Amino acid sequence: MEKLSNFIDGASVPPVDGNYIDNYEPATGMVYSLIPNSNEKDVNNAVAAAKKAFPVWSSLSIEERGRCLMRVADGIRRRMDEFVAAESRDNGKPLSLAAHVDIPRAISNFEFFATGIQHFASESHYMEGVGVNYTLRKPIGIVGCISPWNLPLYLFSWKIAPALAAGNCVIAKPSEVTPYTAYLLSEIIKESGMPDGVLNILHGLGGTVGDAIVKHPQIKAISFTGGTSTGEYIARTAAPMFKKLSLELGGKNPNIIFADCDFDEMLKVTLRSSFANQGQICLCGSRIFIERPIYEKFKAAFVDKVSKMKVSFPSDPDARMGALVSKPHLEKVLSYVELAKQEGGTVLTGGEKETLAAPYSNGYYLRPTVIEGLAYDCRTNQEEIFGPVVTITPFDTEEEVLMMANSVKYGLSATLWTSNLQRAHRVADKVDAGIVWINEWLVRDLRTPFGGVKASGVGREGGWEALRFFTEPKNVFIRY
Ligand SMILES: NC(=O)C1=CN([C@@H]2O[C@H](COP(=O)(O)OP(=O)(O)OC[C@H]3O[C@@H](n4cnc5c(N)ncnc54)[C@H](O)[C@@H]3O)[C@@H](O)[C@H]2O)C=CC1
Ligand SMILES: O=C(O)/C=C/C=C(\O)C(=O)O
Repeated sequence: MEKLSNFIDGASVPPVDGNYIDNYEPATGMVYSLIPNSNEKDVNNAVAAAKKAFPVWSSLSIEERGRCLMRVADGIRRRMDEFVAAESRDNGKPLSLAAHVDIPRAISNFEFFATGIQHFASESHYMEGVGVNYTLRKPIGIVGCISPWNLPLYLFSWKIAPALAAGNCVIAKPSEVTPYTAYLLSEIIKESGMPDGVLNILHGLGGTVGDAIVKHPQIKAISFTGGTSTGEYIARTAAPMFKKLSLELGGKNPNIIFADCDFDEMLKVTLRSSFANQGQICLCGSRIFIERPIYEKFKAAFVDKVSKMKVSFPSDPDARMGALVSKPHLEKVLSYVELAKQEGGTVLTGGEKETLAAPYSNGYYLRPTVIEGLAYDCRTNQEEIFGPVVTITPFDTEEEVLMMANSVKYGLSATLWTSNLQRAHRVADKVDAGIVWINEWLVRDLRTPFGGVKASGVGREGGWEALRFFTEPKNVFIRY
């Protein structure tokens, strides 16, 4: 069986202690490769390599660093089909999604920050008759990037590209559930001519190698995307060490539909915002609130379309949904369907596993699920499920829907559907969210601040926000 390697100091290396863990293919439920079960010894080696590389990488010009990242983007593009197949196999997502979303976005992340760094300017503040302050923005040194399994290379590159562009050396850990495209990336990095030790990729469990990255005293900043409880743990561990932290955590996002919306467009996009990537995107709108005059119309049309969505193996070109990422995750999502029933909800469609023919009969497939009849404050409507499960709830007034939308501990994104411009602005202003889409969902502009409020995270990614996070400002004053 194939054994993946770590990538340290420009070389593919086995884990120091020689231990491996299984990597499952969600479409079949079979183990198909082994990944290093790395620990703090591997982290120490990676940090030593990064320390050696930092003076080299940070003293390159921004043009040279940018060219290197462009070569990484080109390298992924040249092996597009291989990356697409690997992402789909590792995660269970439809091949078409990996081909149209995940891998193109990973390429864009490298290209965006390769060029973005050339336009990144620092501030100066003039004091009339006194002098001037100017701010240097220096790379931090060695930083840690820890990413989740739902959008594997997309989110891995979303962190490492700005960290590298800003001149840092990186210790990066992809999710142990979806390690493969980060492993392929190490081959591209080698070919790109990036100096050895600048980017080090370690595989393994969050509680061991992830924890060792968070605790390592020479890793000065941590950029993390994943579950809120993991984020909480990382914050508790890293804060007393005065590390810079960027935490992009969970969501329980409201999708608020007013009666005056463009119904057909809303319905089409709501299918996507509910079930794209099997509902495993932190931005999915899992709580759908519908203004009462169109509640029954929406319910009939939505349930009809959802019940016809094809759940199939990832390489089926007609698959609208693939497999969930893992057996424990499938079980977690199913347990929420049971909870919803206990809480008085009615499953309108879905709620059960989809069993496919061999060789996919042990894959982790779940029918897209729509539930109604739940109180806005029950656990099903308050906790992140992170799967293809949405609830629908009617509302009568703007105040009522805002109260329900803002009742959760999360505040990542919100989607609003209305043709009333004033209302759109008013609700966007009042909803607890770091990102609001009006009459759309998941339109991404990589320059914009990305992140959430409340338990959805700390800090923002994207554009200048990411470059500010990955640099340390130093203000210098000169007297006239
Ligand atoms: N972007 C998001 O909003 C995501 C949310 N989730 C939520 O979190 C739940 C749990 O999913 P998991 O895969 O367990 O997410 P997780 O938060 O455990 O994993 C995310 C990353 O953090 C690492 N990690 C885990 N524990 C760590 C630790 N103590 N120190 C350092 N790194 C650590 C993991 O290895 C992985 O690379 C999901 O069911 C979902 O609700 C999961 C993934 C992404
Ligand atoms: O940057 C994006 O476009 C999407 C990010 C999504 C996540 O961070 C997530 O699902 O965890």
